[in-house]
Amino acid sequence: MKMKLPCMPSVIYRAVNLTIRSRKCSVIDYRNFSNLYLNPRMSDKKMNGISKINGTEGKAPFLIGVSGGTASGKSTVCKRIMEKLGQVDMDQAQRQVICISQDSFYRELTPTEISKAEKGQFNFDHPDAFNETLLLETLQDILAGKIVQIPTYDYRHHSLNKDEFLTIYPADVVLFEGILVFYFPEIRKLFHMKLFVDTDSDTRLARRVPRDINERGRDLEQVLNQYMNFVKPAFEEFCFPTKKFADVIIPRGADNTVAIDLIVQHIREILLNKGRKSEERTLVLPSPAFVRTPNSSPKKHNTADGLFKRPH
Ligand SMILES: Nc1ncnc2c1ncn2[C@@H]1O[C@H](COP(=O)(O)OP(=O)(O)O)[C@@H](O)[C@H]1O
Ligand SMILES: Nc1ccn([C@@H]2O[C@H](COP(=O)(O)O)[C@@H](O)[C@H]2O)c(=O)n1
Repeated sequence: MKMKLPCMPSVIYRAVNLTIRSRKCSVIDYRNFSNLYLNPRMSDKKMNGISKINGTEGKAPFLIGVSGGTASGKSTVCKRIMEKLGQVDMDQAQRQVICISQDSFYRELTPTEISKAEKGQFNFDHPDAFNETLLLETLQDILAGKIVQIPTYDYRHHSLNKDEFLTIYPADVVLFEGILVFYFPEIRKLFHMKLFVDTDSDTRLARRVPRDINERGRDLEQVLNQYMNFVKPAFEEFCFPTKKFADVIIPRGADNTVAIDLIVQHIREILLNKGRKSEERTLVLPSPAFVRTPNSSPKKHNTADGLFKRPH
């Protein structure tokens, strides 16, 4: 059974879907030609199923990279996707879709670097700030279907939380978000789909200032100095140039509900295909408001989150 995209005319969905697979068109828009750009350089890997990592064959999750400048809305976009897929209010181990942050892979700083960081004088936006080896190995393990433990990060102390790890269980779809997730070539080539959240820099700065003061323990002067000296130049040198690797560019981040709905629908298809291959799996169907009866009128289902058990 082929699922249709229920929230928009199927002809448009088919156009988008075909474009994703056949790499024909460089720009596609659903409503006003500014909601979603599809890059013709869509990743080569198969949509789902078997992939080869380090010579080992196994059932790999569909790995989606989500990049964009600081405070562009990467985490919020991932959160919306998870919410729309009904993956939030459930046990970590049960999730079909999970989200991981690149910030978990900041490297440990030396005492000298920490004192610089405390004055807003350390460059956290440079690729060298990350533990590239751990990042690569972790993603390879995730793609190999292994359970992995990832570090958690403390922005207030610029350090990894000692003895505090997040256990990542195998999932069907993995969202991996961060400012430089497309920077490292070895890591970049692991993604099956690459999204770039494109929010203008004024908006990003306006969001970063209160976030860093309220949630990351910074003062205004420190935030602005760090932004001017490191964040902005590093964005231009390392992050922005990776936009060209994106398959899908999302202008305006989480405000772009059309783009998010398209991506959610694409993930639903992936989950459905994966579910077909695994008899006992829980399937994610369109959320209740989107399910249509044959005469095309919306029909509500009483299940939470649109999650159904596969009928036997
Ligand atoms: N569409 C939006 N409208 C208003 N505020 C937003 C929006 N998207 C994100 N934010 C806020 O901006 C800040 C940065 O968003 P976040 O998703 O964490 O960005 P990123 O993960 O790219 O750093 C957060 O405080 C978040 O609540
Ligand atoms: N100790 C740290 C570590 C990172 N940062 C900043 O975080 C930004 C990345 O996170 P986003 O959620 O904004 O993508 C990055 O721009 C670093 O400057 C920090 O300030 N302190």
